[in-house]
Formats: sequence, C-alpha cells, structure tokens
Amino acid sequence: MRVVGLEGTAWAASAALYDTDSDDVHIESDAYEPDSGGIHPREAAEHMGTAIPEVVAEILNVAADTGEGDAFDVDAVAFSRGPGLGPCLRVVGTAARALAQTLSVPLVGVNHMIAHLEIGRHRSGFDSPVCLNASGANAHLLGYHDGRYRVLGETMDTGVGNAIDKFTRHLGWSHPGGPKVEQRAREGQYHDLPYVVKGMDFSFSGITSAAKDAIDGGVPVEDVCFGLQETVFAMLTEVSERALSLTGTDELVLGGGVAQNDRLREMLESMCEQRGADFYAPEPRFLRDNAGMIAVLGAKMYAAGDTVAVADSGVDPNFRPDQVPVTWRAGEASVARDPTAPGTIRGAEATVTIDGDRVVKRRVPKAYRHPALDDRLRGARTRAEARLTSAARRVGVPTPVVYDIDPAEGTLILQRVGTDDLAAGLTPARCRAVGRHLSTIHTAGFVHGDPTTRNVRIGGDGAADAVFLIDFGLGYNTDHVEDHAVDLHVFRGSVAGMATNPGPLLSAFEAGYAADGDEAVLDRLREVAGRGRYQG
Ligand SMILES: C[C@@H](O)[C@H](NC(=O)OP(=O)(O)OC[C@H]1O[C@@H](n2cnc3c(N)ncnc32)[C@H](O)[C@@H]1O)C(=O)O
Ligand SMILES: Nc1ncnc2c1ncn2[C@@H]1O[C@H](COP(=O)(O)OP(=O)(O)OP(=O)(O)O)[C@@H](O)[C@H]1O
Ligand SMILES: [Fe+2]
Repeated sequence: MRVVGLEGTAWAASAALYDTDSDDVHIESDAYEPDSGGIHPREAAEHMGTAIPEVVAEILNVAADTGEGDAFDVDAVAFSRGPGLGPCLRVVGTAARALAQTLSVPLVGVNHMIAHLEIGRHRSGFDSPVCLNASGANAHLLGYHDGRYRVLGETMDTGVGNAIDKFTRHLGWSHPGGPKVEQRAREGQYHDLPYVVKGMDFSFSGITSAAKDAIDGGVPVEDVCFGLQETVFAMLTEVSERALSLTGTDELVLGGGVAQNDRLREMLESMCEQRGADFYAPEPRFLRDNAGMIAVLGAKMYAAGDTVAVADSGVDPNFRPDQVPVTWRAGEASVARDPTAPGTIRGAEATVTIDGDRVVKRRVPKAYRHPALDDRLRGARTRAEARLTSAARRVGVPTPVVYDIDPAEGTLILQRVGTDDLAAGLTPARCRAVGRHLSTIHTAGFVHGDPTTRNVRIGGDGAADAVFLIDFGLGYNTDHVEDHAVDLHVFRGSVAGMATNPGPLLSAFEAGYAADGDEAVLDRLREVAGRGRYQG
C-alpha cells in the first residue's frame, strides 16, 4: 500500500510518500521562518499556499518514478486535520481534498499529535508504550487505554517549545529558539529556576518569566540557557517516570520537535536505564513536524477502514488527541496494567521497602538530574512529606505515622498503612473518601500535590474501607482556589487515565469534596479541566 501524507499545522509545509511494503518514507519539506518574532498565522498560511503545491509536486514525481502500474500508484491521501493554526490547516485541508479527488482515492484525516507518537511506536516496534510528546505548541503524556489515547499528564499553560521560544524572543533571537538554547547551554553553568510539577501535569510560565528576569538581572545567557534546559527537561523526565510507574509499563517513546534536543533525549534515556525500561526516539526527520508521520499513521487508519468523506473533512484547530477513536489498534491491550510488586516497591521517585509494620522510603538520586537540582528536590520533598503527612493526621485524615526522617539521605521511616493501592480497588465509596480527605486538608491550608490512585492506600486493620493518603512530597501550604482545584484535577486525571468507566468514580469523588469543601474549588476544577491547552 502507498499513502501520500500532507502536513501544514504551523511552520512545516511537507508532503510524504509512505510505502508499507518496503517501510520507506520519502519526505519533502519547506519550512516557514519568520523574519522576526514568533510564527505569524497569516504569514504561515501564505507560506503554505505557495509551498504546499511545490512539495506535493515533488512527491508526485517520486510516486510516478517508483509506482507500479498506473501513473502514481497511490492508495490514499492523509492530512493533518489539527491541532494547529486555523489558517494553515485550511490551506492544507483544501490541498488534500483536491489531491484525493484528482487521484480518485480516499481521504484520511489524521490527528497531528497522535501522528507524533505513532511514528515512534511504529519505528520502535514497541507494543504499548507510554508516549511523551515534546513539541512546540504542546507537551503531554499519552497512553492507550480501551480504544483511546488517554492524556496521563500535560502542560497547564504553554507547549514546551513555545516556552523556550518565548524566552529567546526576549533575547531578540530569531525563531525557533530551541536549537539556539541547546547550543548556548553547552558553555553554561547551572542556574536555579522554578520547578513546577503537579502529579503528572506541569507548568512552564513561571520558569519562562524567571529566566527572562535572570537575564535582565545580569545572569550570563549561557547559564540561564543551561538552567532552563536542566529544569524543563528534568520536569518532563520526572512526569514520564511517573507515567511509567503509574501504568506499570516499561516502554517509553518520545516525539515532537523539542525531542531533537540531545539533552532531553539523554535524560530520558538515563531515567529509563535506571529503572530498566526501554526508550525510543525516532530520527530527527520524524521528530520535527513532517508529513512522513502523517503518511504512516494515515496508512494504519486507511487499513482499518478509517477514511473520511470530503464533506465531513473539516479541520479542527483544537483537535485533542483523546478525541480520536483509535481504530487501527482495536482490541489491543491497554497500557495501564496493575503494578503489583512484592518486597521492594519501585515508585517514580523513591524505593519503598516493607519492613514488618513499617516502610522505609528512600528518594534515590536521579542520574538524569543536575546534582544541584537533584539535592534540592530530594531534600525539600522529603521534608515536605514528613511535615504534611503529620499535618494531615492532625486534622483527621488517615495517613502513616512518621517515625524518622533523614533529609540529607532523602529517607523516611513511615508506618505501613493499607493493604493495596487505590489503583487496585477503585470504587465510588473510596473515591468519595478521597474527595472528603482532600477537602479537609485544603480547609487546613495545604494541598497534597500528587493525589493519584497510587498515592492512596486502602483496606487493612479490620477497617475494610479505610482510605489513607500517602506521599505528600509535592504538597505545600496554599489557600488559593486554583491550587486546590489543580489538586482535584490531578486525582481526576489519574482516575480518567486508568479506569474503564470513570464517570461514577469521578462523580463520587466530587460529591465527597462538595460535602464539606468549597464550591468555588469545584467550579474552578471545571474550568481547569475544560481549558483548551492548545496555544499556537
Ligand atoms: C500543532 C503543531 O503545529 C505543533 N508543531 C510544532 O510545535 O512543531 P515541532 O516541529 O513539533 O516543534 C517545534 C519546536 O521545537 C523546538 N526545537 C527544535 N529543535 C530544538 C532543539 N534542538 N532543542 C529544543 N527545542 C527545539 C523549536 O524551538 C520549536 O519550539 C505541535 O506539534 O505542537
Ligand atoms: N506508608 C506506606 N504504607 C504502605 N505502603 C506504602 C507506604 N508508602 C508507600 N507505600 C507503597 O509504595 C508505593 C510507592 O510509594 P510512594 O508513592 O510514597 O513513592 P513514590 O516514589 O513517591 O511514588 P510515586 O511518585 O509513583 O507516587 C506506594 O504506591 C505504595 O504501594
Ligand atoms: Fe508538531
């Protein structure tokens, strides 16, 4: 089978020919480079208008030269339907429809973000990996579950590339900034910047502002570039490790334009090596925006009968990856498996050793992180965990007793609580209890920071429905409605990412919170959950 792909969501006008027999992918691209500032949607669309016909003509020449039988020997035309910049998407959508009609072949509408990860899955041969997409306008972790790609974690503000590009615009550097930061960072020393991870979600806006302030305050550019990379990529690596831990999978695939960065790939590789997982990133031509990934996913969709009529083939600038029915993987096993490990438990951050009625939790140094950042995070989180675990107990929330703490070593000795993680026994009643417990600690003025189904323990001590909160390492004191809502959002995300039928569990959770909690927080939760994360 041979499929032509077209890509033009933002800057890359690109066409490709994919042959499923040989697995060869031929790509022709023409990049839009703004004279100054970031990408201007109208200019980018004008670029598409002239460049798309050219790259299509080149690909048709390749098709004519290599085809068997009839002129072009093409079975389908696939195109990026979104997400992306509306004016660009419309130009490319029109070109794709015209091409499919000219060739008299079906049209396939591809989600660009899923294409970024499917190309890695395809080329790695991995079965059911967790996928980190690190692109310009997006940043998220996806895992296949019951016919969809679920969003396990994502940016709460800008995409990772955009965060870096915003910083470089402040320096007056031309777009794209990512490769320039990578270059300058090679000569830099570590400079501390804010590190913001909430469960498997993360945020870049504070880092970008702090990096700009550091420049204005006279910190050498190369040091800020180095600190920026160390911080931003450590955050992405940490949330990837959390996703591996939460789903129990041992395969990670990387995609997106920022994945061309050597330091990001090095950190992810190191993290995977340290935990015995396999890591794969495709070659750079498949990482940055390109039509090859569109053609490859297009071929899988076409083989599954997933084509779209021209009349229904409108583009969608806000097309989310979890909206897509994953027709080409129908019936496959989900990434989420229930991790049950006897003896020493490997969390995302720590190793936990069970010792009778106690557990010894040690935050092991992470080889992927800069030592200064690693020391700071391990010490601060160990102290926060001890302090807030006890604070929660004092306001009546079941948590382990803290017997001992050694912040320098990152070690805690805690009471062993529960018989299972909530992930292994999700029920509405237990989710309701989690909602109640979170409302209690919020009223007391702090958040948990990472309330996932792995950080709730259930059962034991004759109290069949005891529900304990553990792992307060990402918690902090705050009375802000937004912070409280994000706490709820993290729990929602961990349930929605794992459960087959999350609806009743989430309703019970919210009802539990509503019983004593602040209505304004639930209102804000709906806003947080509904925020379209795509910012072109
Ligand atoms: C929706 C779509 O239009 C959008 N595309 C996009 O963001 O282009 P992509 O090729 O995936 O990524 C471009 C980003 O990748 C960054 N980038 C490129 N090389 C880099 C490097 N060596 N280090 C860090 N960032 C790099 C650029 O600075 C830019 O922000 C997306 O996938 O989010
Ligand atoms: N006090 C405890 N009693 C019983 N089991 C525990 C206790 N603390 C931790 N565990 C077990 O160890 C696992 C990992 O612990 P914890 O969540 O504290 O570590 P972590 O590395 O921070 O994990 P993650 O970052 O993945 O949430 C828990 O999911 C739980 O199964
Ligand atoms: Fe992209």
